[in-house]
Amino acid sequence: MLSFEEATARLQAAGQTHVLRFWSELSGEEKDVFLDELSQLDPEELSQHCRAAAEAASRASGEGERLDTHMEPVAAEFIGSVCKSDKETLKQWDDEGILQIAENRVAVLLLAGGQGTRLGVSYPKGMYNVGLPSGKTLYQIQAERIQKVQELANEKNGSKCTVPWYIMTSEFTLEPTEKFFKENGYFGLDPSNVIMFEQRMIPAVSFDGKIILEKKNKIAMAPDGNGGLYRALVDNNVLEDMEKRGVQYVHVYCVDNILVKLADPVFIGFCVSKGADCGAKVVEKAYPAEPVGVVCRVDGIYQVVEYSELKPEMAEQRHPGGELVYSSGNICNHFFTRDFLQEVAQKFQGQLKQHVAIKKVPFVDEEGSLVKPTKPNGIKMEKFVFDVFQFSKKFVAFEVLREEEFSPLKNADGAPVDTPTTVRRSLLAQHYRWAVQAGANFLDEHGNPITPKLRTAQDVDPPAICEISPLVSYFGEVRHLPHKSLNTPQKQYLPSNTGTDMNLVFQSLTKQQPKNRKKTQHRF
Ligand SMILES: CC(=O)N[C@H]1[C@@H](OP(=O)(O)O)O[C@H](CO)[C@@H](O)[C@@H]1O
Repeated sequence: MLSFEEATARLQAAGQTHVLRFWSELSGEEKDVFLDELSQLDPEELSQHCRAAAEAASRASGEGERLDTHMEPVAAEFIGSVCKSDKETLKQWDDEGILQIAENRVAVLLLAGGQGTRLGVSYPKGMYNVGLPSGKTLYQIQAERIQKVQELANEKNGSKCTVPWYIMTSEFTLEPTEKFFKENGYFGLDPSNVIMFEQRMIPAVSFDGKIILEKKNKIAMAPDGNGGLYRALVDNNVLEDMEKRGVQYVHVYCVDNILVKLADPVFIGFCVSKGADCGAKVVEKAYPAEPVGVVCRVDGIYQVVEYSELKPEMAEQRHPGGELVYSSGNICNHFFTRDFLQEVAQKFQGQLKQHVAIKKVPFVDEEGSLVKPTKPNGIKMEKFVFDVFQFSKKFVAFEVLREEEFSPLKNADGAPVDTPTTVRRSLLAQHYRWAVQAGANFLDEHGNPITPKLRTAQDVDPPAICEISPLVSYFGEVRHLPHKSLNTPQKQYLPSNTGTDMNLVFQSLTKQQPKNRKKTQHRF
């Protein structure tokens, strides 16, 4: 740890000695905590960071103008698509993906360092229980999907495989996440295959380039954005771990999408068969102002333009037929080869663009009292995970169906979209569809059939509440077993047709339901 004199010298070099203004008021213990924090800041990097933040904030508004003339949509023919591909092609991709998984070449990597500010919780988003009948959290759902996809690959290829789960956390999320996983027995996964690591934190800076103090002995720090991944991979020797395990393909995703298909065999298979080193899943944007980035080309190079950086006039542009020009919405599901990650980590990581977020950052005033500002007072610099697309030699985009694969948890209930209620409904509607498509009949509390309705509006529950455990079905696939209690023959729904016990689901669903339930409800 640094001495006070060393810390002062470093801060002087970076022009930041103001952070020591309460030093004489601190207790011995508080001083140690502060020196420990200061020890982790490199003076050279610190002064660069503060200068860059202040400069970037004053430039921020110019970016939109540049995009006006340099941005173009990705032509539809260059986007792979689930709905535009025939069954045979989808099956080939699925088979390819399952094979790669079976051969232990696929890992998933979760970006879970965010603070969940919009959702308004103080704990990691993955621990959120969205109110499903099972009470499962996002982390549990994801863990169970990993188990299931491993099982599908095992059954199809007759070997025992592992999909390692790398979880990038931050100072805010590491401890609670670790504790939660331990308390829950890693949700049935082998702890040695769940690898948590931490991304860096960087100081928040005022508009005049000064570090903000959050306490008399604490700098206001924030994670360096989900693009902090590339530095964290190096800091924590993650790529070496992947190499040791023989991982070649990595599916990177954000924690908040309840419908995320972990290690999606179809997406993996698509990317592998196209020889891609980098890929992104997209959905058609729902409306111009939807807060999703758009996959497009800028100066001929593939990239995502983030919603916060896209001017409304651009977002609102439409083709003569009415479709949005910039319609490829990024759902934060990326495919990378390990070689590509290695190259980015070694050569390009330092070149990643710094994005500026102007935020309300709580600070201590001259008297040392905490102030919660009512208007933005600080700059947080973030890197974005998708900013590496420009370094790719073969980039592919893959369009999937929103209702099957994208429903993110961003806001607290009460907001119109992306809330616990909307994501719960998306999942339950999906499971209801899976069951109906596989031949299930639902009965109401009087034993009368409920008329099947495969499309429901976002603001209503599906006709029957039915939650299917990921341990039963990964993506609606069913096992071909004859079962007497079914009125219609079972159908194969998607290419992955290896075993599940979905017929057990139907059996319970068609039983008489308790009288006091308004709708058929069953948990698995
Ligand atoms: C930097 C980054 O990855 N931004 C992503 C990410 O946005 P957040 O607002 O950070 O959650 O998830 C969105 C999808 O939910 C995606 O559209 C967007 O581009």
